[in-house]
Amino acid sequence: MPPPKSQTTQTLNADQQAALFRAIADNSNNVVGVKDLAGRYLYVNTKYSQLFHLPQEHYLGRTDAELFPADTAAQFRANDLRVQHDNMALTIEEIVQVDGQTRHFLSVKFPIHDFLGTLYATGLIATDITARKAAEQLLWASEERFRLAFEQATVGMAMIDIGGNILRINPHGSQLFGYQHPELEGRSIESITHPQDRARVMALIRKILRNDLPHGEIEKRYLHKAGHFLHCRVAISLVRDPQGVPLYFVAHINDITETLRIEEELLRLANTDPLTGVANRRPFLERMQQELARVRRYGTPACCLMLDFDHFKLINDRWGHSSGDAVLRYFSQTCLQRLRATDLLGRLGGEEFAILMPDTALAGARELGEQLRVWVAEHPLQIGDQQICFSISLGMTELRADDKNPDQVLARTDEALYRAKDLGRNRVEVV
Ligand SMILES: Nc1nc2c(ncn2[C@@H]2O[C@H](COP(=O)(O)OP(=O)(O)OP(=O)(O)O)[C@@H](O)[C@H]2O)c(=O)[nH]1
Repeated sequence: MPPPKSQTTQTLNADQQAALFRAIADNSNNVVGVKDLAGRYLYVNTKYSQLFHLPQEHYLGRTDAELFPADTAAQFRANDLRVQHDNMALTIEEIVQVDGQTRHFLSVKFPIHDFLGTLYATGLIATDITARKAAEQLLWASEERFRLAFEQATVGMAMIDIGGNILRINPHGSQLFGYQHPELEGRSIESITHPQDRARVMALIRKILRNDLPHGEIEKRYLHKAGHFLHCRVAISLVRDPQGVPLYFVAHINDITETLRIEEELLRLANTDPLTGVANRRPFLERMQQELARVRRYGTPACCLMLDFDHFKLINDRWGHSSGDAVLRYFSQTCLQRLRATDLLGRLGGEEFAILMPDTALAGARELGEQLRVWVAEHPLQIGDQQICFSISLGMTELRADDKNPDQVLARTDEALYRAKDLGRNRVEVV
């Protein structure tokens, strides 16, 4: 025996069914309406009547052309006729002016048939999607702004997933690393990072992921496709979803290789005597300061030697200033060849030089001074067929733990040097 039919469907009469339909339609948030084939309204729900501030009865028997501006009515009618013609439901976006504002509706229009299957009306269920469209528009605009900024940026930009793979890279970034765009997408960022920088980068990434830092900046080296490394300054930010779940990183990459090279060059120039290429006074005193600290801390010996050309004025007067310059350069090159890598030759000014000798006791320093003095005296500078003979006087001292600063050491070497000059020049004296 078949199960009994539900009580409700069994007993609903036509009036009850009509009331049921109205109850559902009037409580819907959607706009609902029914029109006959000529386009006259047979029914509108509460939402429909409220939308245009007209009572439900006002619509009945009227067409869209009688109710709405011509272009709105024409749009509605055309869509209704399509439904009638195709005899099937149509989902379409319709644009309507409501209270002077443009509203977007997602309309489902469908054919309605009588018991014999004859089409006699079209129905409408429309959802107001204006707010959603506006949100989509805003999102599109912001995505478009980001896309343009990303694509056209004159710094390298990359979106990197949480696993460290490049999701997207901009054309400038590809070019920076020597790749065709977008060849690098899908590659891991680790594969183009200098091995010695990986741990530092990971430490920063972990801090950002733990929320210890909102974003971070780091200097690191990237591997260029051609095999060399680029020094870059990278700003890294983490994009999270509204719940705070990390989505991906955005990295701004600035190539600072050239900047670092220029900085290094400027530093080198600032520390170098332009005539001879040896250290000038400033780095010499800085090194002496460091050596004094070592002497105080470890008690290792170190010596300072100061030397001055004898009667250099006569060399200039006799051979000319440029020959004097040549003597200073000749001496510097010779001296550099004879010193250990740890020794430092500096030009303190004029024709006065100094040598700092770490890990050297006075006896060793004296020996080196003597060798230099003898070598200089025995090796005149040859310019064409002219021989420029010259000699040097040297004063030296040991760095002492109680020396307060390099000036104190220099004062003693100066004293020794003047003694060497006083005692006849071309000799080494110790204080
Ligand atoms: N060619 C050249 N000469 C320099 C340079 N710097 C200093 N001098 C010269 O070195 C000479 C130093 O002269 P003085 O200080 O009188 O000493 P000196 O003639 O070497 O005599 P003593 O030091 O007493 O042996 C001066 O004539 C300076 O012009 C330089 O860069 N190039």
